[in-house]
Amino acid sequence: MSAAPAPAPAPAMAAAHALPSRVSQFYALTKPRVVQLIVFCAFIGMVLAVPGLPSGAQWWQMAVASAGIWLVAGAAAAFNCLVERGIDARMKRTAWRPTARGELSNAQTLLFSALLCAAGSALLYFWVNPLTMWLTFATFVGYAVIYTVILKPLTPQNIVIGGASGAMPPVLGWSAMTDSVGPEALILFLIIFLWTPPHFWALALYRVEDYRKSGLPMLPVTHGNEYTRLQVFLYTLILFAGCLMPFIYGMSSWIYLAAAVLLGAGFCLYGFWLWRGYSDALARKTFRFSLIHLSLLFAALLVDHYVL
Ligand code: HEM
Ligand SMILES: CC(C)=CCC/C(C)=C/CC/C(C)=C/COP(=O)(O)OP(=O)(O)O
Repeated sequence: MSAAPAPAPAPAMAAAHALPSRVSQFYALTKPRVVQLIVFCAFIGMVLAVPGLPSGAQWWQMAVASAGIWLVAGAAAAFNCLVERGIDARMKRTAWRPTARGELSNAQTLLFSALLCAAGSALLYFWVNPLTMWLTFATFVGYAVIYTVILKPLTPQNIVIGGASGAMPPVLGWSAMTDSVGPEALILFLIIFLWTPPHFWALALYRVEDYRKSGLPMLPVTHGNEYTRLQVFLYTLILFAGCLMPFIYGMSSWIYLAAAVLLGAGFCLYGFWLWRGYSDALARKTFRFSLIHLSLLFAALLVDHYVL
């Protein structure tokens, strides 16, 4: 006996089921995990900009600034998904994205990105300060246009130069609380700027076939596996030195220093092992360690600020 075909859902029920999946499709465009770490780094910039414990009003300002930066960063990520929908469709890692699968139209994605960007910018302009809004908007343009549209298809140094927009969050956080950009914020910028190449190239090494198919001139495709491994190792060494800057400048004390030395040594070791002998598994571990490194380093800045 053949089973009767399932009855078609009533239009209202179908719409109710479609809603959560639509929401999660839009949410996925914002690259949530990346943006979480971005907002965390911005938040640490805010914390360090305020001597001692923040007042009630300052906590409120931090919450609004974090929401504004989160929205604009999400908008930048969605815009990147729109521009790169063709490239994403060719790579295993990104082929699932709703833009690559054609589940969201260009107009829907553009509107979503514009709405997030406008909402975040308004929060920053009216409830934080115009300087933070303009710096965040410049970061949006830096990532969504300069990196995604111009640099990425142009040069294997794309992520080094484009990394400047990824490094902006602590500067945005600092300016949200002080209406200025201090040297301390620039030191934190430098740390993320130096962290980006080993973070990305570790991933690009084990995703090299994806990038070959994409047609993008990423370093392991243009200069090969061995050269990229050397670059990863050298950047972990420079990063180690860069991470000492908050201590040398006097903005953090020994708790941060201990964390920076331990995490930096760990990242240099991964860089060294990867340089001496390659495996996809080791490259993947190095990439994962890059995320632990940055998260714990910024957490150490927070602990150091409040404990000492
Ligand atoms: C130009 C700069 C950057 C490039 C090219 C880059 C590239 C990437 C890529 C391709 C992935 C995807 C890994 C995967 O799908 O398996 C990734 C993951 C990630 N990146 Fe970056 N990244 C950059 C900057 C940053 C910055 C500034 C942060 C945070 C401060 C960050 C945080 C993360 C996190 C948290 C993940 C893991 C996402 C997940 O597990 O879903 N990245 N990055
Ligand atoms: C306003 C503000 C703070 C903006 C931050 C900009 C931003 C989202 C920076 C993060 C960098 C990032 C997601 C790189 C992913 O590389 P990719 O785009 O090459 O990776 P993909 O291949 O996964 O698309």
